[in-house]
Amino acid sequence: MNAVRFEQVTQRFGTLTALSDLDLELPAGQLSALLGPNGAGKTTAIELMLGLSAPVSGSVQVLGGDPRDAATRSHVGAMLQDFTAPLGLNVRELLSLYAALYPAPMPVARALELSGLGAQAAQRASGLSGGQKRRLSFALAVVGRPRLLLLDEPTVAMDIQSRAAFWQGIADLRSEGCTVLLTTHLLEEVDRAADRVVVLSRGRLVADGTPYSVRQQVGLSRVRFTSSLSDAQLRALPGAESLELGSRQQATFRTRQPEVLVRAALGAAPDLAHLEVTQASLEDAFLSLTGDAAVSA
Ligand SMILES: Nc1ncnc2c1ncn2[C@@H]1O[C@H](COP(=O)(O)OP(=O)(O)OP(=O)(O)O)[C@@H](O)[C@H]1O
Repeated sequence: MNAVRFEQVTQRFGTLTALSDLDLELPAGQLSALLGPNGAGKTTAIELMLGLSAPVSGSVQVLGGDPRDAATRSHVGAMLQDFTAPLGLNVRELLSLYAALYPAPMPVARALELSGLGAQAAQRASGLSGGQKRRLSFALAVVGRPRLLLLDEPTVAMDIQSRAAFWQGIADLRSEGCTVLLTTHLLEEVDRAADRVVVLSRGRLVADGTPYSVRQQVGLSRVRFTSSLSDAQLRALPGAESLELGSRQQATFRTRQPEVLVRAALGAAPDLAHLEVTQASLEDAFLSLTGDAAVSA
């Protein structure tokens, strides 16, 4: 079963087309990452899934129903970018209040544990630090025991410990069958944790698959070596799509023709050393897909 289904969805704000004929299916039980540069349409897609807006054309289904129906919404949890903790209530009180809105919530203690906020349970929500507020927003998103969890840039402002606690919480929820969709600009986390990557650019789908298959689809390799070649000589090597110059004469290329580049580099630089050829990272693939790759120093 699909947890989310978009068919030919278009969304506009005035003359701006934020999503254009988007077809998207997110199978239940998976952790999917919705990626794209600023303004690609990620938040717009999440708002449609939450029933906060309706598309100009096309249809959006969530958990087999209309996202605007209360019955559907009671099974969806969300952590959005703008969260303001209400004044007055402490963390436990706020979670209890939210839990009461759902038909089958989890115990508040469990939400505190999943979000790593146990030590702050009696603290006023409005007095939490930025990272703790993100954790609280996560706890509020999960306390209703959602079948679908939508997280818009959940790890922004989280420190390393908070992030580790967050990913552990996600793993626990997934083992209980929760479907998760998140947006993030931290692609290393996605590469590690996501079953599925959906890349949007200017409101259109440009890639969809496992992190590995998206990297394969782009077909970029990363070639790195040290040598005494000058900047100009490095830039003149054939097949390079981008070049980064590091310290100690280290050059890192992205290329679709690693053999061509390496052969030319070996011919030009007898002192070439520390040669590494690897599949490019998800971030490299993302930059290539969204048109931001450039030969840069
Ligand atoms: N309520 C709105 N009114 C007018 N334009 C909007 C509105 N919401 C979004 N947009 C525009 O729609 C486009 C898509 O925005 P959206 O917030 O979905 O992007 P995003 O991928 O989430 O970006 P970011 O990574 O910056 O959060 C942008 O050009 C944005 O300016």
